[in-house]
Amino acid sequence: MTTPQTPEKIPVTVLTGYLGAGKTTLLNRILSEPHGKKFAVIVNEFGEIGIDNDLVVDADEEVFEMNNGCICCTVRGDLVRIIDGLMRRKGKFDAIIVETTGLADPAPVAQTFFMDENVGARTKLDAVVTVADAKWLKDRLKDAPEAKNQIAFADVILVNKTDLVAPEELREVEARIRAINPYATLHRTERSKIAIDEVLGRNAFDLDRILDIEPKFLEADDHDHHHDHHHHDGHHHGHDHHHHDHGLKHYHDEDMQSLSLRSDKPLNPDKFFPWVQQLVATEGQKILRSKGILSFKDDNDRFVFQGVHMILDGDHQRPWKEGEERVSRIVFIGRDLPEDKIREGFEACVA
Ligand SMILES: Nc1nc2c(ncn2[C@@H]2O[C@H](COP(=O)(O)OP(=O)(O)OP(=O)(O)O)[C@@H](O)[C@H]2O)c(=O)[nH]1
Repeated sequence: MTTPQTPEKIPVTVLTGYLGAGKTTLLNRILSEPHGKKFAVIVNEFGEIGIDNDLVVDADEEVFEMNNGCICCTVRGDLVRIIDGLMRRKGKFDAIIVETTGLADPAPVAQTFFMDENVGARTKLDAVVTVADAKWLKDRLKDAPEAKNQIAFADVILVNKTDLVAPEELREVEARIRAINPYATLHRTERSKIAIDEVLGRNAFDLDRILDIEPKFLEADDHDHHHDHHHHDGHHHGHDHHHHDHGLKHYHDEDMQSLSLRSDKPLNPDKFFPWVQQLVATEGQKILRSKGILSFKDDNDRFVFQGVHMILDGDHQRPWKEGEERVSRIVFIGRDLPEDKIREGFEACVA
């Protein structure tokens, strides 16, 4: 007779970091390595149209999207359900990676692995890995409380985009990080390049330390937030959280909004690039993040376009698949977005 064994808990890595810091770049790096493991990947994004999951490399991994809200509040239930479903599968996973939106507060996400009985019994939080943008973090620490929380909660921090800052600036940003979180392991990276075992299988999440920062971490959150979504043209992340004396404090940027646009007609690259360059050059302070999957006229490949403030990046990704709808989708995330101007400009890029 065999004695029933306690099944080994599956490690979960929570990947966080502010908008555009390099989370997807890191995720793609992990998935592209010959790791010989079976990962389940859960991606949550801010904005109405699913773009992030399309940016994750076509690996063998299964990718679960949670696009119907922010992972730290509305879809926490979804996270529980997805993990529950995963655990019921026959072919088990070696690890789970959760990529949160850049606007998520990692605390409630991490909390899920302790608060939910089912999830907690079968998974363990391995580490919170935060990707920090060496160029923009300083500014975000001033105006985005989420950015600070992401640093505070981290077990491992990648100080990414070292190519964009001078050594002096890099030391300064590291000092800022250290002041918020002296415990995390820091790595300097370019394009999130790091050895996989520096981020996965760390066994680093330290509950005691988290309880120091957030004594109420393990207390039930009654989740009685009043979600006051203002639906203008774009989607505002305007949650009117009414906090109670107990439970986690929950930060949200009330002014953050996203504007999603799409076009069924192919775009003219000679119109699109000058337009978007001009747009971020003039509105780059408001537009924190932009990304899109574009279909250009007479072009058989999907074009992936990305921006963080005024820094743009883009490349052909892969050929459009047989039968795949060739639509262009683009999303802008920011504050005070000049919606009409963006919308009209985009429409004028049609070939
Ligand atoms: N110059 C430079 N660009 C980088 C580096 N790492 C990532 N990027 C670029 O920064 C942009 C954002 O990278 P992502 O990996 O998509 O960032 P993210 O954190 O997943 O973004 P969100 O999911 O929108 O929050 C992309 O255009 C990347 O190519 C880096 O080290 N240096």
